[in-house]
Amino acid sequence: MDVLVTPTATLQGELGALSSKNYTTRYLLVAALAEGTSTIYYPAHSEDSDAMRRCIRDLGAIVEEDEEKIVITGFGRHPKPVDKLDVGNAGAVLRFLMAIASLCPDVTFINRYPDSLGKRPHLDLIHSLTSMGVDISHQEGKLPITIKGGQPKGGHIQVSGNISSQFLSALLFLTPLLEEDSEIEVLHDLKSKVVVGQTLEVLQQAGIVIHADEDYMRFRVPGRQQYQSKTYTVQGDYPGSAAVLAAAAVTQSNVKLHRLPVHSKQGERAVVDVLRMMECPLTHDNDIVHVQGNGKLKAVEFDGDHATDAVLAMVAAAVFAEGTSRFYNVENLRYKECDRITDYLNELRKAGAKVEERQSEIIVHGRPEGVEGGVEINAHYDHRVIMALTIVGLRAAKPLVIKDAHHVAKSYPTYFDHLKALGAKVEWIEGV
Ligand SMILES: O=C(O)C1=C[C@@H](OP(=O)(O)O)[C@@H](O)[C@H](O)C1
Ligand SMILES: C=C(OP(=O)(O)O)C(=O)O
Repeated sequence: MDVLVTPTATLQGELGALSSKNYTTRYLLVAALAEGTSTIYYPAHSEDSDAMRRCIRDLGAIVEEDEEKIVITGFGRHPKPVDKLDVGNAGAVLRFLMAIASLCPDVTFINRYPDSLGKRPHLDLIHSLTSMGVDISHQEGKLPITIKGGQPKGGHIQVSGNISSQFLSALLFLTPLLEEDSEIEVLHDLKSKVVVGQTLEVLQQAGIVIHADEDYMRFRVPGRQQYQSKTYTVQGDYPGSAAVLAAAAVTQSNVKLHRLPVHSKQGERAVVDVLRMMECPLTHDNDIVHVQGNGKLKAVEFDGDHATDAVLAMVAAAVFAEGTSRFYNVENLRYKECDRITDYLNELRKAGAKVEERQSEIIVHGRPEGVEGGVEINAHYDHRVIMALTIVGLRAAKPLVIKDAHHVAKSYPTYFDHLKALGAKVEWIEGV
């Protein structure tokens, strides 16, 4: 399905933010790793969170749900032997479960998105798990991946952190269950470091003890721990909300988004500070972000690694800012659902934006007068590209068609409903 985005001058209204994808995947996992029954209130409903739910069920968790909660009885350290797991297009779900699958005899992760997740690299995690005695076959570090586990060994474990933090998070979920104590050493750099804070927060809530160095480059993990069953409440999702807030920033708007805690560990919370630096009129109190946009923005320089999943939305806002913006330290955007530097900037250019790429930087020469639009956008299977190009379409001279916009459902199935509720002219149309 495609979406037609027609230029829209004004956005107005109040919405509850969608629930956090990253907390939902983590709570589902720790609930499955506990032996008792846990409850998760307000879980996200998206393709990625559905993927985690489907896989933990396949691995033996009992999952029951109603409108507001999911109740899970976990399998503890004994997942059910299963031949195949289908993680859809979800990177975090794949990496976390690759680690947990090393407790299973023989599992294959299938390759349902050869042009998206199928192109993403997992070799760093494969190396770590192999060093722990797990037998893994793979296609040069890519899907399909078969894991023959059993009894992975703890001890000294090294993992590279310069492609994705998800490899480290995966090991942090697995190692507390091992017989031996572990010491995890992060090699090179650690990208998306803030997300590891969310992993540690959830592990602590699940009763797991981990001793982390302040810079997250070394961890001591006692073995033989048990995940406790608990009740969790999922907070609002900053990465998805960043797109709605950026849409409000580039239009004349009066938009309130609820359920966004001021003191969240989500790095993408920084979107509020970045929009403020761009001189967008907004307030953030009592978990509500209130944007009263006038469409006027100033250029900004920002270390995008602090807010990885909000960079594309911030770049879309910068397309209309006065001056040249620079989002640096973002090389790992190249290893996401698509190459979020080259592929994304190509689509922005088609729409009329003036952008330049460096290996680890996005440079935007703002066009406060607006862009031409009137073109078809390739979504590259990427929900964040779809959300960001929609923002650009709102301020284009002519409508944009976003091809295969249904991939927005990876994290935010109700994105277009939410924008429509605020008055945006966005319509689903049949693809040709
Ligand atoms: O741990 C997680 O849940 C995630 C970590 C980040 O990935 P990287 O560490 O690969 O940047 C983020 O972009 C992704 O959406 C979710
Ligand atoms: C990159 C993302 O997710 P994942 O790595 O889990 O596929 C994302 O949500 O933008």
